[in-house]
Amino acid sequence: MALKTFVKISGVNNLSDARYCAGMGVNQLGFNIEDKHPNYTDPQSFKELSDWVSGVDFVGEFDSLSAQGKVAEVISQYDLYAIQVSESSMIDEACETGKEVIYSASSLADASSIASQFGDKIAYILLEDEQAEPSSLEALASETELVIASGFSTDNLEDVLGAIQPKGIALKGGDEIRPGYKDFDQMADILEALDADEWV
Ligand SMILES: O=C(O)c1ccccc1NCC(=O)[C@H](O)[C@H](O)COP(=O)(O)O
Repeated sequence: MALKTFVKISGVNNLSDARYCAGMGVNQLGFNIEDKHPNYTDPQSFKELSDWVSGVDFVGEFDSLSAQGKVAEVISQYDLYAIQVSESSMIDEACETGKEVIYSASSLADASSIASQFGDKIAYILLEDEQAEPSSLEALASETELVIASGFSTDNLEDVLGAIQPKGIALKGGDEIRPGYKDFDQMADILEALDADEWV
């Protein structure tokens, strides 16, 4: 199945959801790899899950500074395609691993600042900012690789993608369903709405 845009999903913590997402044509699956995080995926669980899923790239996620100074050591236990950080002070360390680096921003201001400082080093900026105006997102997307994690639903997805022209969208899965997405079915509804065969 082909999706109409690039899709990254975080927090998938069981095999059936991971296989469903891969089968739907999701591009990247993210796992939190900070050992104190409530949604932590340990190396053994990651291996068991990733061995059974194909056609998707795996992202190791750091939501805090807890792994600063030991990013290379932590990721050596995982077979990852990319690393996601949400602290600007970890970008250089993450880039030194040679993996693709994603920056997760929680405000438009932060995303714009990272785009101007690190735009050429990172694969994309993932932005979750419910307050951001579509025109501002469109401007940012025109100058950097932007993946939006808010501001869309099954009802407006096609219009939002057309107006902002982002690289793609990000969704939360598993136990981490984001506000407004109460269960897995709602994430699945977005994926089904992105089925390229259904778009005219
Ligand atoms: O990481 C993702 O793939 C993702 C998917 C969908 C929505 C948000 C996503 N990441 C960003 C976040 O999880 C939060 O913005 C981040 O943890 C910061 O949260 P807070 O400190 O509460 O602002």
